[in-house]
Amino acid sequence: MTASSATDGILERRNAANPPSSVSLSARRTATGPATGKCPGLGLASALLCLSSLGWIAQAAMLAMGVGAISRGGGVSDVAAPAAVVAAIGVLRAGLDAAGGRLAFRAARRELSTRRAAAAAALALRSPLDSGRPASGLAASVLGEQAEAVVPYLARFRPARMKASTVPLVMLVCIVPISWLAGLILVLCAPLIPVFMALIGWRAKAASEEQLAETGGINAFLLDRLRGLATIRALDAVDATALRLRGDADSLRLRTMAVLKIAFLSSAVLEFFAALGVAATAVYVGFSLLGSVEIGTWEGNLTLTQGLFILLLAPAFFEPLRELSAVWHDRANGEAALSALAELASSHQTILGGVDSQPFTAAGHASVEISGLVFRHGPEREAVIDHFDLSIGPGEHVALWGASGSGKTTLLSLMAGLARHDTGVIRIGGIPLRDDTVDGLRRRMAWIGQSPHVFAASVTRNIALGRVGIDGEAVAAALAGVDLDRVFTPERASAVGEGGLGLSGGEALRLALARMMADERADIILADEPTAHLDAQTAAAVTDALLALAEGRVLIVATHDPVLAARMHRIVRLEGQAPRAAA
Ligand SMILES: Nc1ncnc2c1ncn2[C@@H]1O[C@H](COP(=O)(O)OP(=O)(O)OP(=O)(O)O)[C@@H](O)[C@H]1O
Repeated sequence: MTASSATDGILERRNAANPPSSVSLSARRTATGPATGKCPGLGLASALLCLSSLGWIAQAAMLAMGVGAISRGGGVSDVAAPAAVVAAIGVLRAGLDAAGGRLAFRAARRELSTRRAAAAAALALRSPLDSGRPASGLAASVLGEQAEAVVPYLARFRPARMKASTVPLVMLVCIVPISWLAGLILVLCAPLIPVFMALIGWRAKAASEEQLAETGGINAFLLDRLRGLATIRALDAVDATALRLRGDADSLRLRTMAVLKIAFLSSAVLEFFAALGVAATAVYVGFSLLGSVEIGTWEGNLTLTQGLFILLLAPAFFEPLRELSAVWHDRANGEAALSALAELASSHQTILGGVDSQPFTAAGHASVEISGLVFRHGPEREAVIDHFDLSIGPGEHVALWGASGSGKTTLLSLMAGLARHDTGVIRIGGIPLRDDTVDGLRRRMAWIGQSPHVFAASVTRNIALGRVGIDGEAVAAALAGVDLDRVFTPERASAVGEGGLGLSGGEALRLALARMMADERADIILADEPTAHLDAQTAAAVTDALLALAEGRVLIVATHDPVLAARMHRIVRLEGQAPRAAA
């Protein structure tokens, strides 16, 4: 478990005025659903877009009837009605297209937001003790960047797939009663497109995966080298690094060109077969109208109206297939993004909480009582905490003492509800720590780890953490309380970098203490080795600040520091080894 993640977990949860329990639950429900599940609203959008494409059949029929009437010597009155219908259907189709596209986009964005919220909520519920937690960089990349691929997949690919599976069929149903041969030509040409597209698609998928891997590799390389810029300069490896970067960039360029080549090839294949199908239909219709071909119809030769109708429908027959091919690459990306989101959202080892329960505020004396506590990291693992009992009264300061690996951090995490114990009961202020009580109980807890996370923002924001009611005055008082007011003068107030850049280890720890101090509700302080890795003088300063802060509150410290342990009221041994200073 990392102290910083635990800190984030507790502090973020304490920020929430109303815990988003229902969001978390629905999130988890979506999480376990299939990666390519239903998307409400998309069916209607796809149906509207299909209807718009089918409108062309009616328009083609009207156009063919109009031209047929002219060829038979009809007047303006014979043409006016079909022309009006063509115009009306055109307007209707434009409306359907606009409405369908809009609905599809909205449905896709809504679905993406739901799945993102699901994944984020499930991530927030994952225990810091879960060693299978995804790396934060990966989670951020999936949630922020990769997830965007869901929108084109749902908004473009799904409607295109529905169109491709319905519109050509309906057109065939309209053409075959007029000419079975024209229908046959279209039927023979149409499958060639998906077959060749699939063949090319396999190669394209492999090429784009290689390209993605190369892009990922170059990103990681760049990030790594940027972090180690000083080392690179110190080792005089600037030229070698630049050469390697150039080599990687060249390789990426070649792979990108390979993907582009395949993309061009696939569109050429598609256009070729579509053109072939239309041309073959046109040749047949032409010869049939000339009377040179007398087969292919159910009765007699084709009339001009019939021939024109078939000719107008032929390109539209291939249109949905072309559209589908154009958005084919959205499918792989979209499905990969949905799977990645579903994986993030799938339930693993979780913290307590996230259930629909009445929010409550814990009151009364702060105390911690543990009885018969058992915890193991997995069903097959040995118990880390085995039938453990502990009772800590109001205002008591306790050191958890034990060899490395004896379970001190685990025990603190269990007290904060950051992992689910197997059996036993933990009572905070007499209230059992459960899913429905943990949110209220956590509000009275504060956590400090060995390396608290300090983010790139002003000191004020780093201390207030967005919590309601913590203003500049409270922050200033907290800074003075931990003796940091001399470090953060007004000129340095915004000088904190990511990961505490610009702060010493001791200053970062005192900043974490100031976070606690700023929130007076916290009357149970859980500290995980707060003086680890500090020199004696800094450790003493942190200890003094911690003890001053813990005055009148419950303080539980996991520590290897005999000086800190000696200043506690009591030492609880997780393994029988007394600290020298306390013995
Ligand atoms: N996420 C995890 N998955 C599996 N085992 C774990 C995990 N975290 C800790 N452990 C194991 O649980 C045991 C207790 O670990 P814990 O971190 O609580 O010990 P600790 O007493 O705090 O150690 P230290 O003093 O070194 O910080 C160790 O044997 C450790 O290997």
